[in-house]
Amino acid sequence: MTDDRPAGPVPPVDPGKLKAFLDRLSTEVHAADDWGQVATYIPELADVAPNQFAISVVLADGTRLSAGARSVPFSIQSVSKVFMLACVLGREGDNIWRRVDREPSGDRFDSILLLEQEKGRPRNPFINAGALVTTDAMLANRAPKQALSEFLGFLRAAAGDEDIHIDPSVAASEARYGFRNVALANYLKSYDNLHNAPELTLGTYFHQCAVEMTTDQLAMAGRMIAQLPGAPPLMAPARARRLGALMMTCGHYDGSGDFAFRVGLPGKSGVGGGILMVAPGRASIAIWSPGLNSYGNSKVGTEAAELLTDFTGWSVFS
Ligand SMILES: NC(=O)CC[C@H](N)C(=O)O
Repeated sequence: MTDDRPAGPVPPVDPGKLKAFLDRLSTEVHAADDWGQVATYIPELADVAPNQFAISVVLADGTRLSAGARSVPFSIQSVSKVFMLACVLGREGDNIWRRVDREPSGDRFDSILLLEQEKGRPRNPFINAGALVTTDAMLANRAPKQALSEFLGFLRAAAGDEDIHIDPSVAASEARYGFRNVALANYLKSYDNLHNAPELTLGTYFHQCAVEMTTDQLAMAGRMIAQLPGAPPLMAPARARRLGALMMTCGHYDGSGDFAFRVGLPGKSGVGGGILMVAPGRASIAIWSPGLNSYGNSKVGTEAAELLTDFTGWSVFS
């Protein structure tokens, strides 16, 4: 921890200095001797080289800054859960909270432990059990294709970019080996907290996780959660604040406390190595580095996030 800024108001960041910092960061992380381990339980992700890095930042005035592999699409995996929840809140509002809670789980993202204890109502929408419930709500007895096309439309509108797609080979790879998610879906169904056939909800979920985006696109899509002035009006400010609160408390699973401690910003990770972070009113940030730490969150990405908030003073606790 190198943060020794004095207390008091944080001055706005100079875009030129921030760009120089991002370039330096991108060069320095490449000297890392431990990039973490890529996820292997989805075979298609096991082939990704761990020593890659990208960071993109969109500022409140619309300035866009990036460094590293900013145009390489990666599998957003669980980062999709934030946007799926946003879609479902738009469709059915607070009704979704009857089916899923809003508390940190303290367990791994794919854990089944609490589900029995809490009678099929998952702790939060960002662990896999909770995300299966939000995906199920989005599906709402429609064909998976229809729900997925609404979801993709939402993401593209949020990013202001039509070039966002699902990688079918990643979805198929997870469908073949996603035995824990199959278990979670069936368990939810046994508590009547899955309203569609488990295989349909699972298929939709695997495809939503297989969306590919670049950090440039993801940072643009995060503008609405960061409540930046130029963001498309897809979500009411009160909802964006609450999404941010959930990202802060639950966005990194059992590593959420550590992420809040080190970085101090709401963030959502995925096993593809992506992290979306928001500095409310200031910036939307996307980072990608595919090697993971022991929590299943990007290792170098988390380190970079920590250095970024040290540099900018963007921690919400500043
Ligand atoms: N943490 C993650 O990104 C998990 C997403 C992955 N598709 C899974 O369900 O296991």
